[in-house]
Amino acid sequence: MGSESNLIEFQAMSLVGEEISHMALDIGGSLIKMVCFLNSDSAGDQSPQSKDEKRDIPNGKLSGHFLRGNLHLLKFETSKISDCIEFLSSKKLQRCGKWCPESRTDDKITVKATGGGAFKFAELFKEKLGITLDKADEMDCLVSGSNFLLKVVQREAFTYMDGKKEYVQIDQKDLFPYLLVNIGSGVSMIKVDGEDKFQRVSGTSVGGGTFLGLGKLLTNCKSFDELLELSHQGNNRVIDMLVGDIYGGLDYSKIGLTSNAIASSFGKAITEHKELEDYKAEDISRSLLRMISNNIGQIAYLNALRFGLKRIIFGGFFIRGHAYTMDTISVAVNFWSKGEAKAMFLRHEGFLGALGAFTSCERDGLDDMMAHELVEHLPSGVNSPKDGVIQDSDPIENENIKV
Ligand SMILES: Nc1ncnc2c1ncn2[C@@H]1O[C@H](COP(=O)(O)OP(=O)(O)O)[C@@H](O)[C@H]1O
Ligand SMILES: CC(C)(COP(=O)(O)O)[C@@H](O)C(=O)NCCC(=O)O
Repeated sequence: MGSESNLIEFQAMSLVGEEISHMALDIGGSLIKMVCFLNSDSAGDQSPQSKDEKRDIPNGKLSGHFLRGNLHLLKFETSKISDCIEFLSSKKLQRCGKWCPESRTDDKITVKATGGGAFKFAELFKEKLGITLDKADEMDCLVSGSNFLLKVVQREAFTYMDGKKEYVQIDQKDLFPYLLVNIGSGVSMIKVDGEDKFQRVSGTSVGGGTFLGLGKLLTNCKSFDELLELSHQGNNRVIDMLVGDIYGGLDYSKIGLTSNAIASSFGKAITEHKELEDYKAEDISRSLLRMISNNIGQIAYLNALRFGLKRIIFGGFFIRGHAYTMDTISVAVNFWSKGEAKAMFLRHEGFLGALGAFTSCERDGLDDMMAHELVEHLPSGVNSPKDGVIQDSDPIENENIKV
């Protein structure tokens, strides 16, 4: 099964010069995600194994070409697609985006790509790099990427609540059905019933792009990371109207709302005594993050209820392993489902589509590179506590979140 390893989101340029032997792209509304296999032979690896070396793999099936190297997960901002083009032009991409010992530089290069950008930027990749984007459906790739990770990476899915992160070992026989909620620029909610059996059952346009877009408009933030960092120090009670603000400090216990539950997100800003500049950016960012996370958690729960699903798995780069975001979503799901449904998160949250596209390249012999062989090269998530979950200093536990 999959080994534990470390996701290191590489600074793309640090890989300049090495040879990409295989890659796939997910070009979304906000971010370009790239999964690329760098053939270590090109990095001067003198080990005796020949490139053609075949390698027995446990099920006795011979793999195609044995790829020796590292699997890299990279991301670029879609608005800065030139960085991605520049990175690729600095690489020697083998024919068909795959490792071909006999390929020549003028060979036609085809790269599997998913996401809306595979359509929008097809001409640009052709013109600038001579690369033909072989389009793969976005939902297909999200689901196959999620199933791939849940199947082969031992510590992929985890729960996160009240500051506690717990990995979940999912029995393969018990994996389906689940609700996959991908929080990207927008949000897709997909009922997954099997390897190739799924239905997009809902979505919402109030997603990661909403947080970033409104956040930029309402604060001076220039980036997602800045906005997220700010939310850390913020206090949403300055802006959110709590039940107690309406009920004179009392609970509304008849309907199960305590006085510090949120009654109305941004409700305090209705006062005419204050302007935007009278509010701190960190408080705005925190209220925004909570409002959007709550909202998504609640819609996800309602769709899980609709189909009797107990497992809700959240992906997409909006989450970024951020404690406050995950806790808010988990509390929302837990509260509305009365503990029946469980929110789970993924370490490789933002790369579902790109990994789905990468592993779909049958023509590159990848179907011979069985999942567990591929996963030996797969870095693990940045979201393990030591690596990158932003520990939330906010006293979440002493504030009931209205969900
Ligand atoms: N470095 C970043 N730059 C921009 N947005 C980011 C970044 N990191 C996380 N995000 C958040 O993730 C969202 C994009 O998530 P992603 O899963 O890549 O969706 P998409 O496929 O629409 O790009 C953004 O809208 C934003 O909320
Ligand atoms: C259109 C999209 C699938 C594109 O995916 P993304 O680039 O946002 O990851 C997604 O933005 C979405 O599902 N938006 C919500 C549309 C709706 O209201 O269902």
